[in-house]
Amino acid sequence: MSQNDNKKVLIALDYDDRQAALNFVKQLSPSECRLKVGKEMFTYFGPEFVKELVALGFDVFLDLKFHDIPNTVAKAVTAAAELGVWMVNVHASGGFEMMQKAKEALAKYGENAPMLIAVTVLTSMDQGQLLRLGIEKTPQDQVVYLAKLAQEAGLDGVVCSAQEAHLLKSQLGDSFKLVTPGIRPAGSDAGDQKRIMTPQKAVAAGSDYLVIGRPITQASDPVATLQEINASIA
Ligand SMILES: O=C(O)c1cc(=O)[nH]c(=O)n1[C@@H]1O[C@H](COP(=O)(O)O)[C@@H](O)[C@H]1O
Repeated sequence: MSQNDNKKVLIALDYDDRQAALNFVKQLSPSECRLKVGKEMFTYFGPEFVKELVALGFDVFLDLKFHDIPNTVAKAVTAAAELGVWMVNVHASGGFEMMQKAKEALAKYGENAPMLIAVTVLTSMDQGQLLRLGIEKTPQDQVVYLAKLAQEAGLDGVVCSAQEAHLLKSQLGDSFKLVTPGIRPAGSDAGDQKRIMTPQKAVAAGSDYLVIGRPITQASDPVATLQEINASIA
């Protein structure tokens, strides 16, 4: 499985049309990006779609953000490993034992195990939304808190916003991977994202992987947009 860290862009394939997604993917090379399949495409098109992308040679991040009892999540990440995905995620708020059991379940796959990362605070959340959940910490403090829990549970990294990347790298070390959605090239629409950053600033802050969806997939020329972003962070 490729670990080429020069491929920082993970394209969020959030399409409701399988053929439209595949038409786009067929213009891409596995040497220039990785692909993320999330809840929308997985719910429409299932594991067969994921296997198809893996068979085309792409590293696939299966973004289903598992959050359930430890036994169920351990079995779900095992099912992800069976699909041959490169990365899979859980919600850190599912708890320490859930994360630990998920990591243990992947041990049998050795070096072929997918990277296991934990979502901290969604990039669509801000202080006001955390307060409405009864969480009085700042988003940054809550991200650091959950990231430390994920690291202690043995996970490979976290999903966070690039705004927290510098702090997390300084507190958790360089090898703990930071996957950052909420990436918005200058001038692009934030949409529902709250904690955003440009690709260049995200990489400078310490992001290992940039999850980018709409700024690429809804661009008038998605392939050219990917290439521009790759050039800007090279
Ligand atoms: O786990 C994720 O990938 C994720 C976590 C998070 O905190 N925020 C977030 O936006 N995502 C995903 O990243 C993608 C971002 O897409 P765009 O906002 O279109 O760039 C979507 O597929 C989200 O589901």
